[in-house]
Amino acid sequence: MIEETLAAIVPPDEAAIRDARALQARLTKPPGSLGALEDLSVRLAGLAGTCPPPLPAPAAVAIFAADHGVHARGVSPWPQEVTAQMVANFLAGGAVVNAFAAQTGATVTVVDVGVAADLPTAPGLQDRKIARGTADLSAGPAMTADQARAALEAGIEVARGLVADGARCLVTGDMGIANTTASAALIAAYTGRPAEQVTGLGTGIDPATHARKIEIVRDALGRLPASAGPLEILAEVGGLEHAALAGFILGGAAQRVPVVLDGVIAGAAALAAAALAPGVVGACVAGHRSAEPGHSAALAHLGLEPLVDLGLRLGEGTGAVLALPLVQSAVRVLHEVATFDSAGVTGKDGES
Ligand SMILES: O=C(O)c1ccc[n+]([C@@H]2O[C@H](COP(=O)([O-])O)[C@@H](O)[C@H]2O)c1
Ligand SMILES: Cc1cc2nc[nH]c2cc1C
Repeated sequence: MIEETLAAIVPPDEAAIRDARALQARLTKPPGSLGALEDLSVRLAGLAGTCPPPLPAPAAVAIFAADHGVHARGVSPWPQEVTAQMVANFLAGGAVVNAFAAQTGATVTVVDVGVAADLPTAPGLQDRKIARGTADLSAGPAMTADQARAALEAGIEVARGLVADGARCLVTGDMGIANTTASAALIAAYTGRPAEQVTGLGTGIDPATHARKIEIVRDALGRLPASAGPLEILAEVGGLEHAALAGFILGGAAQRVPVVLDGVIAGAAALAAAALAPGVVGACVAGHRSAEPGHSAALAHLGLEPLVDLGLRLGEGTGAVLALPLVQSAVRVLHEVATFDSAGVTGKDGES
């Protein structure tokens, strides 16, 4: 399933890109006046292979939840059980992501790929548990290669299922206490940046804990052979939700459906996805820039400019959901705005 998905990721359609650029130039606004939204509309036409591209609605948020063995090293101030407790909160509709999703009309699905605790079955929860959390990445491989592959496949299946159910835009979400440590390690490994540049404060840690977190990330990177391939990196220092998110992003791209990325966890997962299939970036929209330093490093490596920059560092998909109306508006322009010709508006050079 992974190979088939990677093979289905095609380069952007040049004819659709040309058509979208030409259409943007004929719409009743000064050319270029919609800034980054114009570029986004053109990119999404290239992804879909048609101009205008389909409206990216309805949108579906998938929150991949998992726990982390490295939590035992004291890298997060929060107890591990908060992962499972927040899953219950998402399912009850009480988290920030639920409020933001309600504002934009997006659905929320929670996927357990590696929560340590047993979770009761509930509507809106997909049980795809691969392990009860990862092993401690500071002591050895976080996952086996089989676990990483299984998580990738779970993410691909979630993307396929949501699109089969009608979603025309996928939105990444994550929940996993301690997952900013694994994110930092992945970002350092895929971008080549040093641990101290990409390791941040996560949910909020003191300077001594931050120093220890950097050391943990540095040591984990030191364990990685220079020859490590994309999947090996993911298994060694990643989380089950990172692997599933990478599959989810690849699954969206393979179906030519845009994937709006949230913060540092999604950024790390997108690096893994891009290492497996560079063309995946064509389907990725950076929803926002997280306050985590590693996120900016990931976005720079991917060549993506975030739509929203509000200093958020929550996760759950919140920053991506906030950006959703911008993505939808960018495409709606191509569907609904009149041309100078059709509206009888005089163009810049005096022609209508
Ligand atoms: O999305 C982000 O950029 C982001 C930045 C900091 C923290 N988080 C969230 O906080 C949790 C991980 O933080 P930590 O400090 O436990 O590693 C996890 O549930 C993430 O969703 C998310
Ligand atoms: C309360 C809480 C909510 C979260 N949502 C995403 N990560 C989180 C981490 C904590 C601690």
